[in-house]
Amino acid sequence: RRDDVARLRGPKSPSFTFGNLLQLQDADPYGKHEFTWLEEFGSVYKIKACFGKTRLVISDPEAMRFVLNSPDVGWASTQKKVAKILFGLDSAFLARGDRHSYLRRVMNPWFSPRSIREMSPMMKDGAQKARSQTFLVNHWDSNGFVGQMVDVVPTLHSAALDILGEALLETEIGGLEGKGELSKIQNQLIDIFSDAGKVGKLAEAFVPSIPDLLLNLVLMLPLPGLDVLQKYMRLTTEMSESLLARKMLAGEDRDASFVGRLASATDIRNEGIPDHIRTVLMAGDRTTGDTLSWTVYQIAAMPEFQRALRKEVHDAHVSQAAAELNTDIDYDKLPLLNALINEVLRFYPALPLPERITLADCVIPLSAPVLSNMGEMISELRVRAGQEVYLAIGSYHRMKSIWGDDADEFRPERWLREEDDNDEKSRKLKVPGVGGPRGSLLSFLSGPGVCIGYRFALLLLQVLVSTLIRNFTFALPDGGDNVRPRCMITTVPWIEDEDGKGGRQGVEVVVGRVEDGV
Ligand code: HEM
Repeated sequence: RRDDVARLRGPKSPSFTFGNLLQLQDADPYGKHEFTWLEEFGSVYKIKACFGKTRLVISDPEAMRFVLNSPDVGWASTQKKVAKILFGLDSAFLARGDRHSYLRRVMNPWFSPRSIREMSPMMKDGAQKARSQTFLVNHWDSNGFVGQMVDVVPTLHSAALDILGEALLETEIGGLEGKGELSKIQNQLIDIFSDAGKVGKLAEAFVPSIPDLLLNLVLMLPLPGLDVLQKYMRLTTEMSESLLARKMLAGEDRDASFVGRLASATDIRNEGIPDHIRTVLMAGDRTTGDTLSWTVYQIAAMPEFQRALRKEVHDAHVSQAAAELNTDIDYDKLPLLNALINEVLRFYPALPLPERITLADCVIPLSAPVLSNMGEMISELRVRAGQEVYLAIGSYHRMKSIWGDDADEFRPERWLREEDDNDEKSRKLKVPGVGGPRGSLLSFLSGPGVCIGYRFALLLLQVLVSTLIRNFTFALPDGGDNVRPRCMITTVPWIEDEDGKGGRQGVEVVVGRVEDGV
């Protein structure tokens, strides 16, 4: 059996210990090396991982489609072990085949278009309702954000998790107020995993060879960091149990709620329900919070677009009020808002480098041949079982053959049809890509493991961005743009310290008040 991986080209490895991993994952800004490799080697190439192992990096649309849909490709072993630790054995992330389809069937109705639409008032409450300081706009007002330069990331992260938690657990989470235990612990846990740096890369090389039994014993030790994990497991389990007990007592229509649906499914045990709560809470937290932060950053960076977007949202509310409709506006009908969100999803994909492994020998099709290291053209890729693969979503979103010569520019206008009809304004892309749930974008991936929460995330982004832009103005601080993307599992906005030695996640903007609606 021939293996074409050895014939592929790829960058030189700067270190035996880390291979190219630090260049790929820890580059500042994200993509510094990856996007150059895309230009140099094409949409399929190889890199070195820790201790000389070879990994594939693919952004070719056909190859992506194959990897995302083939039963011969699964989650890499380190990811699986981490998912087992964080979420639990029955998580949708770990399930395959029939079990995975079953879990999706149980959860899908809660994520259906109708069910998500009905969450719009709850999300609006989270953004605006004037009943207490828990809500984003009031929180910004009462904390004196107007007229100040503020790092908006912590409050945007909290608001996203508060809304997600309230939807899932029907309980006020209180993260924005700084009170919520769940929010505090989940944040600590995500920070530990996403900031693992070199230690994380080395752990990744060793974790697969640690037997599960030994790993479970280690996890029970009272070591620093592990106490956060243990607390998180305890807290989410207790929340699930008390919610179940509340539902039993109230005898409510179980199918209407997330936990109720899980509880009435014949093949899900009550003890397994926390696995699903943790999966959705973690999967939807920073992905949505970071996308929201990038959206506010880009609004601040584009003053003219900001004015046009504010007018679009304002006009939609005025028309809605004039029609005396007692419903929220139809956010899907706002072309500028959706163009902006699409472009943020393209330019800053929340999970830019998902990993996979081939479970059997396979032949990966390519939409365009790539040049081998011997100067021949390779038009399909024979790959052995056990080959680790990165799905380079960030690179795929920068391919000029798909997005045009301006792929490296942030330009929401690319999503708007040139002729401005009122029905459907999202532009058809020149070359159809892999075909995820949002045009040719792969931010939510596609195939059987496509993000189940994408409608929830999109509505949350639409509601929060519209509410913020109706109430506040945003500008980048004098001295300009100090924010850069970094890959810390998700694509985070990063502000470098002045001495260039450190930094932190954040988006600093000057917040103003919208006085006259536009
Ligand atoms: C902008 C926000 C979001 C982005 C970009 C995003 C992206 C993704 C991606 C790329 C995956 C696949 C990961 C992989 O298989 O390697 C995924 C899976 C998943 N997402 Fe999201 N997500 C977002 C928000 C949400 C929200 C709000 C929820 C829940 C309400 C959610 C729930 C899930 C779940 C449960 C899965 C696992 C699906 C499965 O394996 O069957 N996500 N998401």
